[in-house]
Amino acid sequence: MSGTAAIIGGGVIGGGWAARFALMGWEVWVFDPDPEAERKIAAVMANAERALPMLYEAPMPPRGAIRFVSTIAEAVAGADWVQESVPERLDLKLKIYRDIVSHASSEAVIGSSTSGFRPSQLQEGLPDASRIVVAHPFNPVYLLPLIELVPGVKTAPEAVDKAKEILTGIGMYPLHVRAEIDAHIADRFLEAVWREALWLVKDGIATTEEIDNAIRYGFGLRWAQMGLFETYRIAGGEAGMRHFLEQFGPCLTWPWTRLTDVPEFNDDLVDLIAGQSDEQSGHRTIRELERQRDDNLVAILHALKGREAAAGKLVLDHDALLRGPLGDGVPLVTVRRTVPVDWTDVNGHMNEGRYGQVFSDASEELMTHVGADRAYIDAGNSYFTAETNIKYLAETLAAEKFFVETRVTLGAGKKLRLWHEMKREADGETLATCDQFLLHVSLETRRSCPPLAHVAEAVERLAAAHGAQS
Ligand SMILES: NC(=O)C1=CN([C@@H]2O[C@H](COP(=O)(O)OP(=O)(O)OC[C@H]3O[C@@H](n4cnc5c(N)ncnc54)[C@H](O)[C@@H]3O)[C@@H](O)[C@H]2O)C=CC1
Ligand SMILES: C[N+](C)(C)CC(=O)CC(=O)[O-]
Repeated sequence: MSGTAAIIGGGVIGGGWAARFALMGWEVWVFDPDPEAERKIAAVMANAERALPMLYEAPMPPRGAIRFVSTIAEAVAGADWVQESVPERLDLKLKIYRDIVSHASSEAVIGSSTSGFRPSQLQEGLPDASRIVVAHPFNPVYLLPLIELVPGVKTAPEAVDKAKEILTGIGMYPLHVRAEIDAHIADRFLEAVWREALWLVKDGIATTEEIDNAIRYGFGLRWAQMGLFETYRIAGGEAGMRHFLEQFGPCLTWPWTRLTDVPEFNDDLVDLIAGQSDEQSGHRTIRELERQRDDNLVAILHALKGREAAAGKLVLDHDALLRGPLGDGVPLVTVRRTVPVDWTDVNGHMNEGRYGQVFSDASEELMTHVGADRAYIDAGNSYFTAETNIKYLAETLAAEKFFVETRVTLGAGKKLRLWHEMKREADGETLATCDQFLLHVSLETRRSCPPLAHVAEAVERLAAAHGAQS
């Protein structure tokens, strides 16, 4: 499903929204009075265009255009989704909503990126507030799937349903926050951790870098895959959460944290934190840091995807949505994807081991196409690869788009031979070829045997069609 999105405020977050919508095939209209907005969004888009397609094995939809207009009325006209991401000031947001509501379609979902305001605060005094929800994203919006979806008292239930459908359609995970509170759910945590970190720096206990290390070498890794409660359940040993609570519950009354205490926010604190942060990371531009962050997030999400865990499962499901059935062309296009960053090696190009994976993915697609699909395998039949001969013809780099054309060069009885050509999307140059010989096997005896009739017929049909045209 695609449509038209209006982005009101195209800064860090609005830019991320614009990139996600456009890369998922939506037409995007942006309103931002900042004369630099177009340049800044182009920079965010360049990073997003590199990172997001690396998550998926299926091809992304054709990219939608991002256009800039000079009024809110022009931006929201005909939009299916309006996303407000202006600075976190209630007076400004309220003024913007009056303008949005009077020009947007009564069918459009109107989402706010606000980190802290409640949706009912944004709905104050509007003639029709029934389409307004908080849709609070996480930076970078084009990679992180979580959206805190918070309806206000005046939000129509249909608007929430439509919001969920659209957000899921662009690869996000809408977490329906059932009760509206300041700062929703996730920002409550972030504020608590942030406050504690500010104290630790202010009190001279730790530097900004030491605090970052305390997170990234330890509990930050745990949180990405199991969150808080499952992690602590395990920490209770075999007795689980009950023992964990009994052991650590008393600590809640000890003076371990200063969580509810707020450090005085003044120039000294800003100088201290910003100075240490400059020392830690000031030698790198924000765009460089963004690319490093994005590459790491892609690698983490890929690892979780391989394990069908946490946010990786979501990427896997979205992949299935993006992937359509194979056409009947000759040759068959069995793979169309982008080289993920974690596939490259010390030479800065795709590692030779990954070519094996590409051609294995191609043959799995072909197997599904001829009816040797998951159900066929679960019933005890499959193909095993007996031999491959891969030729590496040109370098393949991270973020490059490529596709694989597959021909059946032999399909007789238990023998199946495939010829794969991996080609660069940009110019059609052949990057690698693979001659692959497979044998049909019984998964019970682990020995070769003829395929079931429908698979044998499909393979023979393809062999005849491909042979006739090769
Ligand atoms: N930066 C972050 O980490 C996150 C921010 N948010 C929320 O997103 C919203 C935007 O924050 P950022 O993108 O960080 O701020 P930002 O300062 O990067 O961007 C705000 C943009 O709004 C534009 N703007 C100002 N007045 C405007 C108007 N009248 N009409 C249209 N555009 C206008 C500015 O020119 C600027 O480009 C806030 O509500 C914030 O709480 C949500 C999640 C994370
Ligand atoms: C600092 N912040 C409150 C603006 C953070 C967020 O809203 C979410 C995020 O991306 O961390």
